[in-house]
Amino acid sequence: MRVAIMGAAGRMGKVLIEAVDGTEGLELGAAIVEPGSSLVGADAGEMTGIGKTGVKMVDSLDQVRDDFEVLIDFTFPDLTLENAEFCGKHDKRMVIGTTGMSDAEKQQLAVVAESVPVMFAPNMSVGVNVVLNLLRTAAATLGDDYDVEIIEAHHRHKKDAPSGTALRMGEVVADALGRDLKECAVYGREGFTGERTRKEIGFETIRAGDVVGDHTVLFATEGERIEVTHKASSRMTFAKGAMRAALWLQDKPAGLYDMQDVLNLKA
Ligand SMILES: NC(=O)C1=CN([C@@H]2O[C@H](COP(=O)(O)OP(=O)(O)OC[C@H]3O[C@@H](n4cnc5c(N)ncnc54)[C@H](OP(=O)(O)O)[C@@H]3O)[C@@H](O)[C@H]2O)C=CC1
Ligand SMILES: O=C(O)C1=N[C@H](C(=O)O)C[C@H](O)C1
Repeated sequence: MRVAIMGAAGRMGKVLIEAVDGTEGLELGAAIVEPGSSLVGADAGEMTGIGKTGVKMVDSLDQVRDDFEVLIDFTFPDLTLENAEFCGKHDKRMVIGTTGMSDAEKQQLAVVAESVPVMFAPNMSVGVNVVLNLLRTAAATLGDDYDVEIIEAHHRHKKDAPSGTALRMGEVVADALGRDLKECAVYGREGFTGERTRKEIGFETIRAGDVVGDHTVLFATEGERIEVTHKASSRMTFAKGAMRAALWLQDKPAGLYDMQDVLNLKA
């Protein structure tokens, strides 16, 4: 199956090109960079250091319309939605890793997924997806006696906060506790905040240096605390998940899927 990589020169884009190269059953069909980029016309493989692939980078999806079956998009919300419209119209599958989407934007994606298969997940590592299941069990068992705080750290270039993964962790925990995250989330604290309310779920964000992605969910009560931590040390872990998702989507009907579907982790 031929893959197109959107945002090919980005942090994830480069690693995704490398991952396609090492995945049986997938081949690089196209690589798209920002309009006007000096990389247009250059070989995608040479840019990433894996050697010549014969795929020249372009700056518009329309130019490579016939060169791929699945688009992998790890960019930013506006662009991902624009690309999703394109994929819906031209019958292309999509693997989406972009985070920071609003509810309205996610709704737009769901509409596109009525006509083509779309896999959309804030974190494609196997580890994080296993952790989501551990969190569901932990929260359901510990119940309301334990305060929940979610702490995440990422590199200095990250634009959205809290991370998509932290928000998904919050949703899973809130759901297991019978709460609505929209009503109980508290984002950062400053000044005279008063005591913590029992049912709030707190989010703390760290942005520094080259941290690939750390997430900790803290469950604390009087007398003990539990910390569930995942640390990504290489972007290849996310890229490998994206490859798995692209292959998995191959024979799926139209619909909106997530990484838990791909990994068969849904209860
Ligand atoms: N789901 C998951 O497992 C993971 C998700 N992510 C998410 O992926 C997204 C991207 O992260 P990251 O790779 O670090 O970000 P980057 O900013 O490094 O990558 C985005 C790339 O898109 C390029 N770009 C901008 N406009 C266009 C355009 N019109 N057409 C094509 N390309 C364009 C940018 O170019 P320029 O820099 O020149 O503007 C940049 O190279 C984020 O939302 C992040 O949270 C990240 C890791 C894992
Ligand atoms: O921007 C990143 O880098 C990452 N973003 C994702 C998120 O927002 O959860 C996943 C990963 O932690 C890396």
